[in-house]
Amino acid sequence: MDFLHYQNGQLFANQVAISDLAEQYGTPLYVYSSDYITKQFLAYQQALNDTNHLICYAVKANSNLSVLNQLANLGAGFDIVSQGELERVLKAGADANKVVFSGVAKSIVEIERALTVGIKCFNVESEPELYRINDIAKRLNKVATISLRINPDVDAKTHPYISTGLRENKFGISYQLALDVYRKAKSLSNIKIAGIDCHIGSQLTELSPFLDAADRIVALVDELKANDINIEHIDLGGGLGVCYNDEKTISPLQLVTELKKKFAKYANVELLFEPGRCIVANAGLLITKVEYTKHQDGNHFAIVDAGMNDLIRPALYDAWMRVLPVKEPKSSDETLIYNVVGPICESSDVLAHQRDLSVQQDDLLVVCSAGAYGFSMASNYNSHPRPAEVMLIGEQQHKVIRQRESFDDLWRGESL
Ligand SMILES: Cc1ncc(COP(=O)(O)O)c(C=O)c1O
Ligand SMILES: N[C@@H](CCCC[NH3+])C(=O)O
Repeated sequence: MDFLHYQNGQLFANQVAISDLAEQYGTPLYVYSSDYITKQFLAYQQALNDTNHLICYAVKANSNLSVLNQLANLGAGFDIVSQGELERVLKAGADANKVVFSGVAKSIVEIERALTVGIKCFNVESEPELYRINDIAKRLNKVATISLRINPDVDAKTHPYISTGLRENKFGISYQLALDVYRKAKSLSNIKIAGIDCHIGSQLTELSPFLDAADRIVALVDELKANDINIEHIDLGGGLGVCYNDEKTISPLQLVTELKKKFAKYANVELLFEPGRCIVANAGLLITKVEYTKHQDGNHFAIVDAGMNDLIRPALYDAWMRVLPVKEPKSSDETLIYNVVGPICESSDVLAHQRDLSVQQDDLLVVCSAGAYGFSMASNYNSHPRPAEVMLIGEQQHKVIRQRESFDDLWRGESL
């Protein structure tokens, strides 16, 4: 995270002291860098400059309205998976005709709304979904533009919980059935076939699964052509991994350059990408305060005020996320091996295992790379209000882009 650095013994994000943000807004607190988000988005966009393309940011990674608005202003399209995400992107100023709709369980109401606002494309994940979309489109006197999300049965070599392109995963239409389902789609009165789609998983750090999936898609596009089904766009999903620890990652430029080669023979076809994590993960951090330290039976705990309710990735996937002290460590500091744990009444509520730290009560810590699947997966478990979110703008400025929830927010809609 190149915008984080120590200066005069304190951690700064750009020229803003982390301790000042914590004091002003309280902890836990999410902080994002708008410059970083722009830089990552432009890295994709510039790599695709010479190609007919649309980058549909995956809203699930970070769905704050300000983040969506910033990306919409940069020309992004959006990949959504629910009506809630659709309403968010519209509220943030997105063009509906730059929105693609993924997800295995699209409801009637969601499909109606997406057709009414005129989204670019439904990424259809099953045959029954295709018929449902056709029926609703007929009733609304509309034509639904679709692509089929193909499950290419490729091992993404990532955590099993975030692998989506294997035949045993619930996502997409089996590669073997694809041609048949395309033929059926072609026969439907209110369906227009526009594209083909695949997304094989998240946090991919190797190029080969992307290339294997691309080869399978190319073979299918050729087969479709032979069957008089012409594809106008190819959506290659998201999934590009980021560096949390010391992973060797692929840059957007590398990925796009290699994939462009695979599809170069389809001169007029538009290429779509659905990146989420790589746009926002390393733009964000979570500030948390040590409430207590606890030393017993040979275990050392730094008990902090952020938990799995605020950031679930370590508990859910055993994900490793860097933890930095806000006070700059000195070589003379005595350290202990700590588990950094949250306030939640679950033993899995651990933000970081076995970290060499020197911490005291009331110290501040920062969890790095928390911009993706951080706040967007946060919950009110144990009735903790969700934290505020702050956006850093340039070197010195920042603004609150979401207030910390109040206790009234906690019981909104409930009655006695
Ligand atoms: C259909 C779809 N597109 C895009 C993404 C974004 O993935 P990532 O955040 O890994 O780029 C996901 C999440 O894995 C997804 O399920
Ligand atoms: N939420 C996951 C990624 C899931 C991607 C959604 N398909 C993570 O934090 O790594």
